[in-house]
Amino acid sequence: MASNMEELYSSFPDDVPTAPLVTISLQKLVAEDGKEKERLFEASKSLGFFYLDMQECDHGKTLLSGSEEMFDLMERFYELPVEEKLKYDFAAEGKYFGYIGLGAEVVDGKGTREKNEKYNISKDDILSQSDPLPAPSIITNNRPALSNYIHANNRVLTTLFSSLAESLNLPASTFTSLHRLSSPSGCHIRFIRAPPQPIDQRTLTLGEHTDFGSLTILFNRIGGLQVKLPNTTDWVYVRPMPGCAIVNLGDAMVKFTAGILRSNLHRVVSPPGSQADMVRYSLVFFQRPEYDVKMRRLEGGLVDGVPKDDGEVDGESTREWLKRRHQGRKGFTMLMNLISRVSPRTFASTFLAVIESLYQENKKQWITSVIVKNLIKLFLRYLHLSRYCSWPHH
Ligand SMILES: O=C(O)CCC(=O)C(=O)O
Ligand SMILES: [Fe+2]
Repeated sequence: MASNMEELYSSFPDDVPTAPLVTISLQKLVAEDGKEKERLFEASKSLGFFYLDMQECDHGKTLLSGSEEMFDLMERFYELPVEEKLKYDFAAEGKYFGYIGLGAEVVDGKGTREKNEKYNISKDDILSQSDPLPAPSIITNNRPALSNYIHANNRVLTTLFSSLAESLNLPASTFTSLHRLSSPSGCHIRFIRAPPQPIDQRTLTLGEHTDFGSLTILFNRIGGLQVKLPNTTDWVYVRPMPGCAIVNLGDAMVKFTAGILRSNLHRVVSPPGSQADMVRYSLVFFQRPEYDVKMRRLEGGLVDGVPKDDGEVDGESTREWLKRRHQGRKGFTMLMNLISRVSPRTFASTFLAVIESLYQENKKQWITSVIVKNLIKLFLRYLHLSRYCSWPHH
């Protein structure tokens, strides 16, 4: 490891509370070590976050060196002028992939802006399984490296999925068969860059959320990521560890296992201690189920032992689920944009004026039925969602 990278890791302060993530050895999982598989299962049920030690394992070493290559690429991408990067912002066309500028999304109910830039690179695009989105030459020239990185993640994910399936007494291929590289899906690489903030604004960078997908493989070099410890109100830092990825489970795994596995709340704040003066880069690979996979509990194994409850719906496809989740987030941001532009008084009086004019147009019955219908819908959705996961999601 380059010495400046070692310095980065060791600049994480010793006096901040950190999360007790266990370290799982990829090498031991590959060697079918039963005890290690059990540790992975336990970590996936209890916190839903763990370190994955990549050393001493060929697939791990390939992913590690790939992540270093991606960090270099990410830094070069972010050096592009903002006007250039904005050419690849396709949010207005309703696209999820591409560039998202500083402050484009909100982090909380007060309308505070995100303090990072993001760039989402689709797996299907890089593997030439969908129409390519326009991208800067720094990205198009590096499509082979991006493709290698996707494959490297996939190999490691296969090991994790097989081990988890076996621990659930399901056939080893249960999860891998829902995540085939060759099938269309929302899997993507994300580059994140957060510049240092002035002292009085060192708060949230990325709002609290659980991930939508199945498994997330994250590489951090400096701190900032925090997890909320289960059954507490405590947010604690995840200390980046050299040679390790940070892995977390997303909501899809909770759905598939009827709540046996856990997707935990997390967020990003300014890096701790002296790291607060540094630019923070973060590299993420989001593994999501194939678009046609139904978001519902699997049949068999330990999942069958979880009592079914009446609120459980048959399951929408992953494509619909992702659309709903992304729209929910976009709607939240739009509402916050609107509210933050006008005073609460103006907002309330405009809202009342609209209702009043509709009443005057004899739309009384219509309004009442819409309000009642939506309240029932919201309530049912709340009952259903709150069992599995928290909100908002990413
Ligand atoms: O930057 C990080 O460490 C975490 C990012 C994250 O949670 C996300 O993009 O969903
Ligand atoms: Fe996340």
